[in-house]
Amino acid sequence: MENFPAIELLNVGKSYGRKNALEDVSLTLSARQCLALVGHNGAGKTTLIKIILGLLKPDAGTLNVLHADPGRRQFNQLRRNIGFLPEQVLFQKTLTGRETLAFYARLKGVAVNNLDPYFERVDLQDAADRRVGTYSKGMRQRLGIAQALLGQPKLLVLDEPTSGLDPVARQNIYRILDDEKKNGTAVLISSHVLTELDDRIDRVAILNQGRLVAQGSIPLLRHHINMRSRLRIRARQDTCESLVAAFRLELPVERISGEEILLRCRPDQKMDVLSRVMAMEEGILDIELVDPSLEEVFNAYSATGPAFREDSNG
Ligand SMILES: Nc1ncnc2c1ncn2[C@@H]1O[C@H](COP(=O)(O)OP(=O)(O)OP(=O)(O)O)[C@@H](O)[C@H]1O
Repeated sequence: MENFPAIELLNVGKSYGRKNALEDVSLTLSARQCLALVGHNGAGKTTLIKIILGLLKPDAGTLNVLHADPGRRQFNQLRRNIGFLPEQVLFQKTLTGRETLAFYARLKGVAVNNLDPYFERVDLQDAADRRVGTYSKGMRQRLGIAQALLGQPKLLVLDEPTSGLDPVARQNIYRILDDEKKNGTAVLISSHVLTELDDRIDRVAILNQGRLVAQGSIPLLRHHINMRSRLRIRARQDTCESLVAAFRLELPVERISGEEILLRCRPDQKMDVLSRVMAMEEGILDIELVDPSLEEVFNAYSATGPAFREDSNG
């Protein structure tokens, strides 16, 4: 299956009165990819999601979502290929989980007589015939995800998908998203929980006050602004002294204790530093390499705002 672009936005803008909610936003998301849309409160994430879903018209720019313009009437037909989980999942409390899912299945033209696999995927099989009013917050969230998965969508748009979920349920959701990706689905996640996204997304788009300040894979964004990785080394005292002497003119070096030092190296120095440290193998007891997290990348781009797109800046 080809990796066609599921979302292509070019120079999209939107204001509410005099408030510029989005300015000049250009964004792409391909099939089989997971993109995280991140930004502070009020950055414009919900506005962008509403525009992608065709619920809000932009004032400027061109849009292509599943090969169509979400603003056109023909897009209504395509909506059944999109699974959407809103930030606030509101269900009718008096209906059972099964009746709820059947309601959404009918809207999407999905057969209602075989909904069990959806309940199983989100671990709600034992609660499918209970009223939603008796569900916990996490169970309602999982029902919301089952609803978004109906009919094998080509595009999944999930606003805070793991909100209210325990660690096991969170892991299950990311497993489901991986399976969906393998089946060709493009996944867009909007989230504030950056710590859990690190190893789970392919690309990130950082919105800051309505502007997209960065877009690309986390390693690429780190590399672009030369963010330093931390190399924590436990070694014999004499080796620690040799390491400090060898690197102190080149890198920030911190002696944490008699047997521990911390080096901070740029992406282009990493391999060279590692091999020089490894050459002292006899005195080295342990090495831990920690790359800057998504949270650190987000903070760096949000603070300085060096606009970066992987296709325009190399
Ligand atoms: N209907 C509206 N009328 C006026 N201003 C609005 C409207 N909706 C959003 N805004 C403003 O547009 C900006 C972007 O809002 P948006 O809801 O898209 O941000 P967000 O990134 O989703 O925020 P959050 O993380 O808090 O959900 C904010 O300044 C918000 O106050």
